[in-house]
Amino acid sequence: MKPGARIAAVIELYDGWTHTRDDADRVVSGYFGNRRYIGGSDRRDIGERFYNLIRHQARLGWWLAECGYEYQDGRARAIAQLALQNGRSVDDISDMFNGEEFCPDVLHPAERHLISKLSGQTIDHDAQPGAVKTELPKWLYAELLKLHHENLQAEMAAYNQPAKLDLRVNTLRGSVDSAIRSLEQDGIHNIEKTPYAPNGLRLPLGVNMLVTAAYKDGLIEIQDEASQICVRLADAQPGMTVLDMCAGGGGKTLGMAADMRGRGRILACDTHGARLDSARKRAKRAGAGDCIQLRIIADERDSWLRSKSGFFDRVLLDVPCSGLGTLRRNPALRWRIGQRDIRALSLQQAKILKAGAGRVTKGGRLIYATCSILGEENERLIETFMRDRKDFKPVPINEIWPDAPASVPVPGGKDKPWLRLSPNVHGTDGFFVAVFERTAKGNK
Ligand SMILES: C[S@@+](CC[C@H](N)C(=O)[O-])C[C@H]1O[C@@H](n2cnc3c(N)ncnc32)[C@H](O)[C@@H]1O
Repeated sequence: MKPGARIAAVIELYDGWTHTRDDADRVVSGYFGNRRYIGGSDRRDIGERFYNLIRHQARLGWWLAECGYEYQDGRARAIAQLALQNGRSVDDISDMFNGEEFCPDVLHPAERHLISKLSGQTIDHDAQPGAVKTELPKWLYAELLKLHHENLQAEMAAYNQPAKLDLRVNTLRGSVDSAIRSLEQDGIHNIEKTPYAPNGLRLPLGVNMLVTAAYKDGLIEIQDEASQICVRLADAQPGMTVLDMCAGGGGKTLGMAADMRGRGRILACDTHGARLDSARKRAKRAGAGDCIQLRIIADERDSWLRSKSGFFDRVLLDVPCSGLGTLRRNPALRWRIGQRDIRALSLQQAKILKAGAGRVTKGGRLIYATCSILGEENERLIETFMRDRKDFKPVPINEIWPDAPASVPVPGGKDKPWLRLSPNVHGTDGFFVAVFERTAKGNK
């Protein structure tokens, strides 16, 4: 594709995304799905530019307003991005905006004027307000500022970088070294071991794992290191009876099955049947099918769940959440989620926490986890739980795993019995885990 045609595709994608409530990923896959003729390198470049428009949404908008430019559509933003980020001149940009077939229309005088105002500038500017600098909507900026204070900019800068690809080696199928050898045989190099998760590998961006022998043979699973750490903290052991109450596609179920060496029983539930179908296929590929039982539940008040009161050695609650910890992969999320959504989620999380707690046996453990970075979905819920449930005691993270990474420092988070991970401090997705042990039977 000509460079101009790629930019036209980026503009079309961006405008398509802003006019729907759809996920950015879905917009991209729909776009390329209808245009199979677009080749791999064109797709990569278009996708990268589109996601960068989203990653730089606030700062590009600020620059357009600053230049008194009234349009904030995909075309204006693509022009601003070319000038500010790629250092392109008016002549470079008019070579792409040439009105030829598949390319954007010729630049009009106001656009030429905009480019000349932007030339020599960078996307960052001291005068930008904090919410713009950190690429956050105002409400979210205010929430996160309360948590991170002067560290917020560094935290968000890390969230605004694309993530590398993390893999978990499935020890039911082989070792970390055998996985590395297999990936290398498939032409994948520059494989790093993850710093914290013992069976984790980290790969450069843009590798297609799905075609590798290691993936097809169930030797590796795609899983961010934060989720692998969560599984490590669940500390599921051979012979245990485990409830994975929000199992979804089974990412953590499979990790626990490997830790249990396939011995014992994991009941993996979810309200979403299609996700459990995918968990079933993954469990088969991973050789973990025998110890995993899948079950669709109506919700956390499901009668089958209720009948399992005080039954499990481990109850993992990887609850539905805002997902804001995954901003590196889903940069658009911050513009699509609002305070009302967070309130509804935290009510649901509290209900799931209560229901899950009732399923833990005396001496067993409850693991609460989210890939959210908000206090409302994490610390605030856990503090209420600790106040209300004297039949549970928090388990310090280092007691379970002496080599566990230190929590990202948040005010009041010091010496608290939970782990907060972040891309800035740990190089993982943003993640929260708290672990409790049941000390008394109770009847809740
Ligand atoms: C964060 S995702 C789980 C991801 C999964 N544990 C993994 O590692 O791949 C949360 C899951 O909770 C499920 N869910 C939503 N409401 C639920 C409820 N009331 N009880 C159980 N699961 C629920 C959602 O369908 C979703 O699959």
